[in-house]
Amino acid sequence: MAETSRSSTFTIDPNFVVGLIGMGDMGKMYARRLSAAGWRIMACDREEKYDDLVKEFSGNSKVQILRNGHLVSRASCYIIYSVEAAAIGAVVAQYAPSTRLGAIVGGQTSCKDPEIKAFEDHLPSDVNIVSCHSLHGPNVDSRGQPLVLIKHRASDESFAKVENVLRCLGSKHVYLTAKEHDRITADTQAVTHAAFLSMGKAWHATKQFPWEGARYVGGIENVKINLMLRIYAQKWHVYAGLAILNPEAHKQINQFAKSTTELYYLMLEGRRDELRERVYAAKEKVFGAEGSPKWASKPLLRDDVLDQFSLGKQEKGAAGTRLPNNHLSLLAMVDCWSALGIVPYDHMICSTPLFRLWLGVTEHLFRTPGFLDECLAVGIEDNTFRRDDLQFTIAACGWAECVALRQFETWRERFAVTQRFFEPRFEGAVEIGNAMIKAVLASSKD
Ligand SMILES: NC(=O)C1=CN([C@@H]2O[C@H](COP(=O)(O)OP(=O)(O)OC[C@H]3O[C@@H](n4cnc5c(N)ncnc54)[C@H](OP(=O)(O)O)[C@@H]3O)[C@@H](O)[C@H]2O)C=CC1
Ligand SMILES: O=C(O)C(=O)Cc1ccc(O)cc1
Repeated sequence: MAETSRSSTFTIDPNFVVGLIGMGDMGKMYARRLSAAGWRIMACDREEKYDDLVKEFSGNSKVQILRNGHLVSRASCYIIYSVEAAAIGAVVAQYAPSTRLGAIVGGQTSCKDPEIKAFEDHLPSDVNIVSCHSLHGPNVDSRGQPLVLIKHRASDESFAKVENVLRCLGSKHVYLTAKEHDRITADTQAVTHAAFLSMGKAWHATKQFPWEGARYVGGIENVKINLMLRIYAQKWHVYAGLAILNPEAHKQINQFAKSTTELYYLMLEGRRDELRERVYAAKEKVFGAEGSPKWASKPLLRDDVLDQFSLGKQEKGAAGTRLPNNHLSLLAMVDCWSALGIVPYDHMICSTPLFRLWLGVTEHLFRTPGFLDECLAVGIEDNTFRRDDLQFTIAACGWAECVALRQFETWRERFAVTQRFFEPRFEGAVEIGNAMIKAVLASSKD
């Protein structure tokens, strides 16, 4: 099990300059938070963004914008690359020779395999390598969230300097190797995103805004809808990068598609007993046997908290309650974890808010008395969700194939076309999604 630390004390060294290469969402977030704590920052993005960035940070005396990564690398004691994962090789190759003698270099990309390879290939041997990964988006409060630290090639002194700089984020430090990081985030991030990306595709294919009808009502549906919109409102490269470039993620995403397809066949063909046997076996493997569960005594999520975050007008189903759903996506997730021997609770140490919500709703389905049986019955007897489930299955297989073939361009197109479909609804939806995450994080601290 990885070690963690939550110390929040740090000392500002006025001569220690932190460099940021890539001033997109995450780079800016780091620039703001680190400079607010008192660190001197030198930062750049592509040269054409220089004037805009200078304007944007003109009121912040701690942040100096430079024209390119050579200038940042020459002047900084600790340089963080915060660029697209697919670009890390080329960007590091470009600026690495300008790295200050004895400096520390790290990256913020979501997948460490290509990042570490780029550092090893291009950085001078006197340079220390300490990478990091904030396991949350740029608009989430960093306090209490996991921050992975990877001491890849560094003295204890250099590693301590990095910890001292990043402590101002107030995150929980998690110490991993690059390989451990990629394995865990393949489970917590890549496959979780595959599920939400597939939901979006299915709703797009069936031309529905799910919050407008009476079919997707209630806490679990709110999580599906809000998180799906949250993902499609982001930049495509973040999700493509962590799925395609993470060598550990391909197996998981492929298994998720396989689990979805096989469960869908069982439902379609009315094979009630096989479906029940398979899902209950997966339940036991993932959540433990009756009487010795792996979940905590207190559920991860409270359904009533989630009920408040509906994008629609909370129309009820015909019976005045939520419409029973077979929740194929959640059953497939547990089947996938089971097939791969994954116990999701083991990964909480490296979890994003999105993963905790996803695991929370999954746990809710499997631990609420009668709920799982209701899903299985709906899966066999009820055609209401058949079309949506067909499209969900097709989508899950489509994403898996795209990832397996490392098709960045196809991935981008698949994402962009569905992003355009939902775009008119992003305004407002993202705020509701943020509020939901905040409320859930707050309620889980109680
Ligand atoms: N967004 C998120 O929730 C999280 C993202 N991450 C990771 O952090 C990294 C950055 O993500 P994010 O900030 O969201 O992405 P952004 O696209 O917002 O930022 C990346 C920035 O790097 C710039 N860039 C590309 N090449 C260069 C270069 N040669 N010199 C200087 N700047 C360059 C990009 O410019 P251009 O757009 O013109 O290419 C862009 O402005 C990614 O690897 C991502 O996986 C990690 C945690 C969370
Ligand atoms: O919570 C999630 O999974 C997100 O979607 C935000 C995110 C995206 C990329 C990362 O590397 C870390 C966090």
